[in-house]
Amino acid sequence: MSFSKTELWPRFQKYYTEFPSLGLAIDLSRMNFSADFLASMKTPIQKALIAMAELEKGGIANPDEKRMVGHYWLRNPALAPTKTIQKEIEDTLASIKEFAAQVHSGAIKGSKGPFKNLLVIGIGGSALGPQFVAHALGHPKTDKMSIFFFDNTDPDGMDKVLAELNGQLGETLTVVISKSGGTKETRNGMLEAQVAYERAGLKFPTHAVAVTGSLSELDNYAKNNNWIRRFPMWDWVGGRTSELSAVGLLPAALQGIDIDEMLSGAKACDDITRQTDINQNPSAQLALMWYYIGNGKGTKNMVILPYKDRLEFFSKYSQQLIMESLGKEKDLDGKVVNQGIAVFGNKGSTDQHSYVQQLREGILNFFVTFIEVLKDRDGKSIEVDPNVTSGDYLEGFFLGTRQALYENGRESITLTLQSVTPFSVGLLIALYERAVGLYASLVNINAYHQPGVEAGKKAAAAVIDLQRRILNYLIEKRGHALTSAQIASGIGAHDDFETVFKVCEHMAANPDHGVKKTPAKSPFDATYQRMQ
Ligand SMILES: O=P(O)(O)OC[C@H]1O[C@](O)(CO)[C@@H](O)[C@@H]1O
Repeated sequence: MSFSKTELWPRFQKYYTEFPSLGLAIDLSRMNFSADFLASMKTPIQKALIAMAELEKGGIANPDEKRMVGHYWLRNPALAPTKTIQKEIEDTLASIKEFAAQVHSGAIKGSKGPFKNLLVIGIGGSALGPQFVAHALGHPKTDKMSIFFFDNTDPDGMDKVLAELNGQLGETLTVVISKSGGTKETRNGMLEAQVAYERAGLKFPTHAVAVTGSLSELDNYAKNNNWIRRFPMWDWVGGRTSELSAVGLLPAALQGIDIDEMLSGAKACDDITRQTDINQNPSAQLALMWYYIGNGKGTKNMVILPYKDRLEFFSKYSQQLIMESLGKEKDLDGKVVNQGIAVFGNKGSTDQHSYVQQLREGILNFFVTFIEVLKDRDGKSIEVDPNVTSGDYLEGFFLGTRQALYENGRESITLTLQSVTPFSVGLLIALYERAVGLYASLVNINAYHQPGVEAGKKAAAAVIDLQRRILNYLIEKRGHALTSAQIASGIGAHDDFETVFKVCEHMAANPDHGVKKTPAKSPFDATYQRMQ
């Protein structure tokens, strides 16, 4: 059931709410929930808000890991449950600002001069927030440092970044970020960067900084190798909610972004989204809409469409925040529920020329969150048609797409921001963090752990171990051409013929392990050997 054009105006007036102190508005009118839906959710959402209040007071909101969940304290340290935590947050913020000022003034510099570049190495929550913020708020003219990322263990990806930094590593500060300090992708990126500095005749430690948990592998490495500085990451901050800890604030401050404004935006949003009147609480409204559209089971995907290039990374950032938090096999009572909401999106109007065709006419397995930004640019625009600017077109495409989708029964939420600033980016982060927490309560899951990612990590470690055994076997049998099946049998990997085949193919495609492949008619008769 969709509402007609005449019905929509009163509906819009009813479900459009402005939050002037945030520069934010939310419009739920294009979500076709019935009048009783909100009333029927009154008790569960109030329960969720109470659970959130407990969490903010320092309750163990992550029962599996027996951890507090404290990202809300980062922008309001006075809320922290102990004076020690409050002081740690305040001291870290002060040391980030002091460090950034010293880097900018040249008091701390590289071996070839003041640091002008920043290479951030991290993955997941230790990269996505910094990437989102750097993209949203950076500007080549005003940035104090140019920012680059290693966010994977892809050698070619790293080579590309290093090629951009060629000849400039002596003026490049590397910030390695890992909460656990043991994430292999990040460790590999750090080792690759270290070698790149050494090959350039530079000492890595005098160009390196770590953000990590105390006594982690990375912490110890940085300490033992006399890196310039180490900034803390606490166990009560989750990776995907760490943007407003040193993880996000250090790169942002170094880039020259106003981190106080980011924190103010998040705090202002927290103040509003703590309200129990859900008509005045945009995070609660988001959580309720997610619940409505997916029947509390995540049956519809969330397509995030910001009409602003600077917010392009928001869908990637919120993808981790939402999917890693909500994608859970079991609920808090141990019942199998397979919860989650799939998130994707890039930006409008670009996506209009990509997948919006399917959104309008194809499978109806999604809802859209439009993000509209009222301010087009700094200063005036040219006219691209008489009395029409490029920004007018962007607004026109947003409104037109929303209408075209709605006419075809495709529902959407619209968030309106006045402009993209450190304040509004901070509030957007806080808005979604709380919406995720509230939704998790509505569907009774733990949003703050990620047991599922361990399985892939363990399996990857087993593959690396298998590769070692294959290589040792090929060395032992040097000069003999063996099929992958013969190798698998030879090392006793009887239940893993396919992985042996894949590992042999990969080794033979690269010069590193001296494995030579001789192709055959069937891929499985190909042979592999070490000549020496
Ligand atoms: O900061 P770390 O410990 O390197 O972890 C990076 C990412 O890896 C994950 O643990 C998932 O594997 C994320 O939750 C986290 O953001």
